[in-house]
Amino acid sequence: MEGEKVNLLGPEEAAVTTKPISICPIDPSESANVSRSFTLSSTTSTTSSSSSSPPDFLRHIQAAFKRPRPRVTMQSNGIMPRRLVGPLRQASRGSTLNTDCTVEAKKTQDEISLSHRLMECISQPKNIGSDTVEAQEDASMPPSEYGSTVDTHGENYNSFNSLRDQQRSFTGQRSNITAASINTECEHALLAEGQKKVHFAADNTSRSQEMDWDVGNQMEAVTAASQVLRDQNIQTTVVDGNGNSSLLANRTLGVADQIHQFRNFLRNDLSHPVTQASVVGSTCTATTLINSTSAPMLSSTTYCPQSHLVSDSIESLGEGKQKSEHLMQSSYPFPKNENRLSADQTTIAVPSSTTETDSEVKRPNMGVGPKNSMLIKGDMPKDTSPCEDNSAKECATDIQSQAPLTKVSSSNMKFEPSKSEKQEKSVGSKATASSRKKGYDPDIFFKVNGKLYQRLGKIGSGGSSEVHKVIASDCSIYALKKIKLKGRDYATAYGFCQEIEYLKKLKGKNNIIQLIDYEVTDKNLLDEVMNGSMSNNESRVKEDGYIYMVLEYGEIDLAHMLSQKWRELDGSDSIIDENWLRFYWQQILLAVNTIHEERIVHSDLKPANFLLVRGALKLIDFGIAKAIMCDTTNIQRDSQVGTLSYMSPEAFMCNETDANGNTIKCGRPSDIWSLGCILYQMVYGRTPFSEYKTFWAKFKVITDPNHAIAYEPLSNPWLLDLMKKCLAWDRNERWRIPQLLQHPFLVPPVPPQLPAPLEQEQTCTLLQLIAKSCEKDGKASVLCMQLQNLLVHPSQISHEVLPVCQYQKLLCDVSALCLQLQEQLGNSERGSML
Ligand SMILES: Nc1ncnc2c1ncn2[C@@H]1O[C@H](COP(=O)(O)OP(=O)(O)OP(=O)(O)O)[C@@H](O)[C@H]1O
Repeated sequence: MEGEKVNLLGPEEAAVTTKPISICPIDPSESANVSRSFTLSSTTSTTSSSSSSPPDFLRHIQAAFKRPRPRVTMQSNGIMPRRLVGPLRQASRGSTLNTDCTVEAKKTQDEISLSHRLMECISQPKNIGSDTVEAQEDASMPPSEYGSTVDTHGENYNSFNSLRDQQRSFTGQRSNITAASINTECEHALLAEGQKKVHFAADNTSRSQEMDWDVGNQMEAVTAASQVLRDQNIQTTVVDGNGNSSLLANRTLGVADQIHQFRNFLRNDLSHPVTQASVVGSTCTATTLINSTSAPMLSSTTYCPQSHLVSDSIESLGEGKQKSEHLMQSSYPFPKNENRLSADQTTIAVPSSTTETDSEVKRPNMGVGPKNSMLIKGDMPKDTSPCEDNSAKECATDIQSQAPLTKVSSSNMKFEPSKSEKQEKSVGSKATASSRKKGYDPDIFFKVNGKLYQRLGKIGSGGSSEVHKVIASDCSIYALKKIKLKGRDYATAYGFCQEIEYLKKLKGKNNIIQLIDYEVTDKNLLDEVMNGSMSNNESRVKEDGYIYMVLEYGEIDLAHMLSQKWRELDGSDSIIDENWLRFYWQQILLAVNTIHEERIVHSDLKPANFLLVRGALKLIDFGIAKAIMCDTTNIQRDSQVGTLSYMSPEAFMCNETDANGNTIKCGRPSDIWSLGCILYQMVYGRTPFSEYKTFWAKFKVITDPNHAIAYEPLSNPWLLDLMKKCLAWDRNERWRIPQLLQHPFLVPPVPPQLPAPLEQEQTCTLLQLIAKSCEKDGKASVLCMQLQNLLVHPSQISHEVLPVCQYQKLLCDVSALCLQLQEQLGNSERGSML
């Protein structure tokens, strides 16, 4: 119930909101009644998981670019990678593949060098030609302090699952192949494609001599590599003609498609290097074969630059999903304290004002670091904290795996495709058809305004959207928010477009998530939003339209940062670090100030809506934001919206009348209340009304002006005061952001500086002048003399001559004298002016 997002409707709307609950009216023009709907079930945030099944061959192309990595234990076990290829002719005999594969043949130096170069160009575009990369791959690299680790074993398992099925038809032929006989990743990829290693190796050998890889040549090289693989596939059809030809023919067709897509992806938008993530991800796929078929005891340390890319691309492989999810469930690093977590993750819709609703708990957003780690771990360490900062891109990985992940015994091997394989193939062929039609595989790529973005994994689902992590052709990582329009009423769709409008308005504001690109496939709808007209608001969108928003990618949200922070403190007496608090509180204030200055009220401020992007917090989710009209300070709402635990009293009572008969409205102070709740949560680890579990309990207590919020004592009284300034029940008493930015908690008062004391010499001169000016007064002269002594030789002052109290008296007399003189000077000056 903590973080439930509600959207309360009037009874008439509520009555029709049984399954899809029509809620959250939005009135962009302040005149039309617009309502947004979403289903209750859709409010449940799904945990991120990879759902795509990218074409196998794409992975293999990518795998082909992996460069070999040092494998310490493997070497010690004598399973040292050896570069083995069979001659082209041997390979083409098909049935003698076993022999081919186990016969050690020398791969030419050119081929090896090509593999290396391909890998370097792809996985280390910025380091091409640099030896430092090799140095980084040293097995002795320490694990990253961020704990973002890459376990190729874990990912291998996932990848292997996907590859195993493909190989079933061929495993009989290659049962003698051992890890020792497989080395270069190109070969692994080929094995995965079904005994194509030898062809490729031979082919590659000749090609590699022609293809001299250089930095500016990546695109061509990738294309050439695709060609190599394509050629090799065609040959495979011939090779495996006895018994497997049709399957392979099919596969070859699919492969041709996938090559086409891959090339398109590269050509379409690029003249850029191929995606780093893809390649590194596939690297791991290739490695799987070593681990799983030969089942060595593997213990190696892999240095992995840009680990988040790596892990996400692995995720994008999509397969082995079940295993990944299992890992996520078993080792998800967020705290057990649901109270804390749920405050931001729970979303509910309250369909009517008469019943209490159950809350649906959103699973934590796993699109950020933690998921990455988990997906690729074979043996999860306890600390799986994500790389929160881009500076942590380079993470070292300590891989420990003590058991073979999967063994494919020859008894399990089948030559005939199973029923499920047939089904997969039929689904696959549909996908292929769709891919052909579109020119790209929609399961892998999103196309926004003609640009392709490769999906790396699902970050999460909002009330109305799904958000994916994607990589663009220039290797930039983005979040892609996809909103399905079909079946929604136009008013709701209009509301979605409004978020785009706000984000466009906030372009260039560095504390707001930036909209990189967007596309509304229903052009009419977009036109209407742009023109501010809405003719269609009663009807529903029939066409298969989508809204795509390409956004800056946020590594982690504040809700998860808080969870982690509190997890660290669990069981210890320490309290949350005040400087940490100041740092992020100030960023929160600045972000909200930005929108308030733009006359936008967010209305759904909560920790989950602040994302960390390159170390700075940015505000997201303007789904229910509203613009303040020029002639007012409030926004117009037809219903209560927000997330329960952060909703202000006036948000609960929106549009009701207060004691004076005025309609209760929401404005910027409503956001300030939400900020107060966030600050409270940052300080105490729970929201102010967390003990009130049901909607009505919350409603009652929050709307009660006499309810006193409980504040546990704090060592810093300013912090307490700050919370109170935000959580004042009367919205007019709440401080505004400019004031909050100057609050003593953020800007501690500095003790007033005394004027710098006069130099000793100056003081003496002054005293002499005073003595001179009152030479007729002997007492005053003596006094000045004594003071001068006191100043110059304090140690020589004899307390016997004058007791301390006398000196003090003297000083008082002197100051009185000074005042007199000051006055006289003033008078004489005025006189002279007259
Ligand atoms: N730019 C981004 N980078 C990383 N993750 C993001 C980004 N935008 C959104 N997300 C994640 O996706 C989830 C859903 O996004 P968002 O809140 O924008 O969708 P929504 O449909 O408006 O959700 P809701 O209505 O439940 O708030 C968020 O919880 C957030 O974790």
